[in-house]
Amino acid sequence: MLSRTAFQSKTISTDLVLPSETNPLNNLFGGELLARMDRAASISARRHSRRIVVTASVNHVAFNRAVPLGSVVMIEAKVSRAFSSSMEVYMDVWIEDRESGDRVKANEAIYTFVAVDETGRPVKVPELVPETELEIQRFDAALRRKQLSLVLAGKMKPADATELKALFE
Ligand SMILES: CC(=O)SCCNC(=O)CCNC(=O)[C@H](O)C(C)(C)COP(=O)(O)OP(=O)(O)OC[C@H]1O[C@@H](n2cnc3c(N)ncnc32)[C@H](O)[C@@H]1OP(=O)(O)O
Repeated sequence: MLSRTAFQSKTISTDLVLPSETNPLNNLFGGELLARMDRAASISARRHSRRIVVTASVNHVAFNRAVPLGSVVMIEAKVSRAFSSSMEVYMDVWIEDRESGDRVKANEAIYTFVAVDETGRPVKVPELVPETELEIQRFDAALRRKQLSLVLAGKMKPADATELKALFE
């Protein structure tokens, strides 16, 4: 089956933080960022698979830095690994300084999407070929994260999570 690089799925969403999207501290509301990341990541998964995609899991989100009102927020999403029908999408979130134009890393997130047909049944996706050192690191760790996500969702027995067990051996 066809393969695609991570770069081919690269999706950058750039948007402002408006007053209606903030919490009482005038920082971006967490749920708003989750929704923006879901949109960027779903486009990335769609670019990789060229299929309908659905969010299967939000695997990890780290709200390391508050995003103030008026900020320009950039979300960079790329597929980090493709399995049979599922794709892990890794996102880096940056805030852009108005005066200097410098970017500061605010958050990271990892979502899983599944490619489906018109009836919602999972379908196969192309392989993902990582190219850069960071893409290779993320690719290598993705199977471990998939197993952890499946164990937490009650879809895999801990005893079958070979990659997780290997961490402790
Ligand atoms: C863009 C949007 O926001 S869409 C709206 C939100 N999302 C939805 O409505 C999705 C609702 N859920 C579903 O439709 C189904 O549960 C699906 C399509 C995600 C999975 O369907 P299932 O019947 O469980 O299929 P199945 O067990 O074959 O799993 C399909 C793939 O999903 C993976 N998967 C399922 N659940 C998870 C999970 N919690 N974490 C990671 N991977 C998962 C499986 O490992 C499998 O991957 P693989 O084919 O690459 O090995």
